[in-house]
Amino acid sequence: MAEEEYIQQLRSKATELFLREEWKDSIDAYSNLISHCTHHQQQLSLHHPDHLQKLHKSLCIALCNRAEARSRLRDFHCALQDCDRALQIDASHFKTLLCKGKILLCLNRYSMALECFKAALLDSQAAGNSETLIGYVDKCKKFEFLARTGSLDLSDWVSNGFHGKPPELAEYIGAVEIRKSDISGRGLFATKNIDAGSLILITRAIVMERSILAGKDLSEDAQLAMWKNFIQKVSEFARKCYKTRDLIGMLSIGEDEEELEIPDIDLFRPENVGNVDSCEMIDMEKLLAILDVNSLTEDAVSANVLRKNNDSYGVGLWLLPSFINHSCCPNSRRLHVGDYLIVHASKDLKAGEEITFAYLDPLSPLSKRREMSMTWGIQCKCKRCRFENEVFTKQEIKEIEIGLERGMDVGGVVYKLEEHMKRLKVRGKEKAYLRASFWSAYCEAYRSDRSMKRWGRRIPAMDAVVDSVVDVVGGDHRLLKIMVEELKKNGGGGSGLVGMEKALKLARDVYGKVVKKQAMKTLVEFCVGD
Ligand SMILES: C[S@@+](CC[C@H](N)C(=O)[O-])C[C@H]1O[C@@H](n2cnc3c(N)ncnc32)[C@H](O)[C@@H]1O
Repeated sequence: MAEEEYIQQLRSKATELFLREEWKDSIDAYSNLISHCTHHQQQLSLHHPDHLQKLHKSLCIALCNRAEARSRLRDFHCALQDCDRALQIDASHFKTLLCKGKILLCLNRYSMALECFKAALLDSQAAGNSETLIGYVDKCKKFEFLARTGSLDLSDWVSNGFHGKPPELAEYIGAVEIRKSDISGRGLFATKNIDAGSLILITRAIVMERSILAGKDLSEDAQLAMWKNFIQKVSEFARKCYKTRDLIGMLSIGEDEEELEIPDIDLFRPENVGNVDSCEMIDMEKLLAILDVNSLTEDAVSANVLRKNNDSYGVGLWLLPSFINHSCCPNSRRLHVGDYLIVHASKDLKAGEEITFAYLDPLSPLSKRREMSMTWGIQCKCKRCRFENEVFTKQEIKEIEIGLERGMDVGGVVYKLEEHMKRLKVRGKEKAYLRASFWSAYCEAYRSDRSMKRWGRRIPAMDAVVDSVVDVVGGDHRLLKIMVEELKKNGGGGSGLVGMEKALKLARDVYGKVVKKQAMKTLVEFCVGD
């Protein structure tokens, strides 16, 4: 009986810590209780069936509570093991089914989570919790559908002015695979034709860290603190979750990419449980290199952040998007919604085509792009960079760049560039490359009444330039912004309607087909006011 009293003491201590939400200490206390219960269970003979039953009940509750505490600390793997042990004792234990369902939901394993919630609904305790349980069942069904079909609709949230917390999303992997890339190492490729605006991926960050912006920029100290926390969180999560650790370990450190293994896309699906026997840790040096190469910040040029007050700034690690290479003629963009990253095609993609992002501003000249690519440790050799490399040695183009730097009249710069292109017989896509590179001059000229008065008749119309630049960089919010500003300047009217349709099509390339037409209009307003 002394043992039973001792077990009772352990139980009280563990419960107290659990109720105080001191997760780490409660895990230790429950571990102590569980090992005593297990040991005592072996000593109790069948002659004490009542005691044995009581002990089983205690063990089941202890395992369930330890699972809950572990899941609060994101140790999902061990938490699931606890749930399974508890369910072996009592297959219909209500609290354990609820806990397991919530963990599976966090791991985006929607169908398995649904099974748990459905089983919990059959228990007598469900009566007092039916609203919560039905909520979970509906959520699982909704997420399972989204993960299968990719039919994402953020219209309500957008139309309501992004009120409240961002909507929770499900993970989705579209028609893509990882293959050897001609750009560098591995890349993400379309396996089917994908229309501009269509969804490619929705992934939740492994870890995301945000910092509140005091002014427009983040101070160096705040940035440092944010990165420090971010690294610590990733390292902790990788230590706890073997699947995540294995997947992070497959990411590039930016060197010897040609030697890297090409992982199967299925490894990244939430249902994949990974290699349970994996015990290989990632050393800190490698982890830092991986984070350096693959972390993404919300303020990148090819990213849109959907939030009302942009008063914070975040950095995160998303696994599959880490296989997307850079191009100065990108064909995809990313949208940040909470901790989720939504990747969509910003141009029509053909089956077999590599999916690319712009790591750096594609609406900038070659010299700037080269400078920025140094920070990424890449040397871009895309068609556009190769062409511009040749043309920028030509004196006339050099003079334009210098003129622009020295504050020459922007309308004059555009006129000169267009004239040089005529003379040098630069046409089609190549003309569009240069227009994209000198976009800042075009944009400023179109916005300035003075410039347009002087040069308006001698430079190409804004519509034509925007069309050709879109052809190079895909949907870009700055192109959308100037297009809508022009529409507003000219008032509505007949051609205004055609213009608005065109702007909405471009908005789809910029934001993806994530909202209905009415909500897209809100997004367009949001872009113009930004
Ligand atoms: C986020 S990873 C992209 C996937 C990577 N290629 C892989 O095999 O895992 C970024 C790294 O890819 C390489 N990379 C991406 N875009 C590139 C480009 N346009 N030119 C050269 N290297 C590039 C660089 O090594 C960069 O550090």
